[in-house]
Amino acid sequence: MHLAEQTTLIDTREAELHVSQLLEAVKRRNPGEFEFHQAVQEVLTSLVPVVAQKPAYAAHAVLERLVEPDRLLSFRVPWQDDAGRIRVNRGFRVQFSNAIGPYKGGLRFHPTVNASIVKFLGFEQIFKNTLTGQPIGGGKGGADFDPKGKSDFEIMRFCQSFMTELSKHIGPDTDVPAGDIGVGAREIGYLFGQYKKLAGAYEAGVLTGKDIGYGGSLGRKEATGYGAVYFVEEMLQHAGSGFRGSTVVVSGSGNVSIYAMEKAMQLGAKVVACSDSGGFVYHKEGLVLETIKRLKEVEGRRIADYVEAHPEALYVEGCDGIWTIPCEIALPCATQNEIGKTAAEALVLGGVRAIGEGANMPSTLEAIEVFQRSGVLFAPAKAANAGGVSVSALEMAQNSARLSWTMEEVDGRLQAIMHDIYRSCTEAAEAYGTPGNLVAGANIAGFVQVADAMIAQGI
Ligand SMILES: NC(=O)c1ccc[n+]([C@@H]2O[C@H](COP(=O)([O-])OP(=O)(O)OC[C@H]3O[C@@H](n4cnc5c(N)ncnc54)[C@H](O)[C@@H]3O)[C@@H](O)[C@H]2O)c1
Repeated sequence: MHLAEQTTLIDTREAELHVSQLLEAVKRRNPGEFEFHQAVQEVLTSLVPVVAQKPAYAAHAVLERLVEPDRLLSFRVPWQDDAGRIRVNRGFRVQFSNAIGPYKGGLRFHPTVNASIVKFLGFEQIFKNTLTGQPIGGGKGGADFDPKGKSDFEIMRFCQSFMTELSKHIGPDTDVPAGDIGVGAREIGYLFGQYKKLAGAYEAGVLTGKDIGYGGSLGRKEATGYGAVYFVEEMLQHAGSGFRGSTVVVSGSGNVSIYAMEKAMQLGAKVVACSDSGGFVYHKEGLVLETIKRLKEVEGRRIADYVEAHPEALYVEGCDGIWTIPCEIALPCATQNEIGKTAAEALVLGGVRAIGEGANMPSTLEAIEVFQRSGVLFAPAKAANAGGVSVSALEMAQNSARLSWTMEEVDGRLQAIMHDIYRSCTEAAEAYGTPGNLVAGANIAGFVQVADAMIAQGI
């Protein structure tokens, strides 16, 4: 019998056992990589009904193959600071799965970057990218480099050294990196400049998140934040409400956060708080976005300085307190595991109705449980923040066709993609017996297409 045609149904208990044994093996084989374990646990747990109903996946060891990246690259990044001192950082690229297209995923420059962080991000990226309906596989990368306090020239020299090694492993049809925490249009520019020099060719599609003047897409900067709000709006509309008239709390004040705030405000919400790694600001009458954009996008200052322009607002040191502010919608847009059990309980106590994850894995497994138990609508990162990579794929399409779409065109496509992602998640959740559970829906919808492609392509 053809393996793909295997039809003997697996009992749910057998599927649970299969998944829990695999999870134990993942923990054993990747010791100390807690973020990676957490991401795998969330996905595998929700795939139990799929494994039970589609025995071919177990027969083809699809799960066992998916939790092992195609390759994990780790490399030395030496560079010289402005004082002439030689510094050394560690760079990473994980190429997780190219079952449905070239590896695709951002680069993160932050001192906490290690193998566990890039692997959790790369693993999640496989399913997120599939959900977008675009032909892109999953990857992620970065370095334990801290861009804070570095000069433009230091950033440039670091990016050049990083790309000198990375360039050997990427290409428009192989692996296409983009930005993430600490990597914006400036870094992408330096990375692209070095890649171009080494490749001896103008391959615009090798990186996304480029500036508009040399191959970037209109709407890419806004895409993750706008997309997250489009997704949450759709989720709320199905429950009979929306952003209009709601009080919203958003963490972070970086790329995702700023454009999530902008779209939420455009839809008629009042955003009362945002943060950075030092603390948060609370402005009861509603934050003034122009001030945040000026501080963060133009002057590179701390969010604490917001109160200089708006003395009626309050600045509080430390990030956790932001979740105690009463709100109807919370959009965590800063970093992983920023909402634990206590913060989730505080949000529920403060009357939260919906959570939209702009950041990757911002809620711990315990926090998600609190939200689900309390009937809070929950939009998981894989689905809610897929707008960024969707427009990255649109950037690749424009690059290969050598044309540029208007902002209206890109935004229209983004809205349609987020709508389709919402539909696939709800349909998958329903089909596998967990109606309304978008965590399960996103994992299942993302998984099935990749799994089928893997089976079709052989081992
Ligand atoms: N940029 C994208 O297109 C994109 C796409 C999908 C997901 N994401 C995810 O969104 C999140 C934010 O990415 P970004 O691109 O906006 O990065 P960014 O560097 O532009 O902004 C990150 C923000 O978070 C703040 N921050 C960091 N640690 C914090 C903490 N512990 N508490 C509060 N604030 C903290 C920083 O000060 C900064 O304001 C990350 O999880 C990233 O993986 C980004």
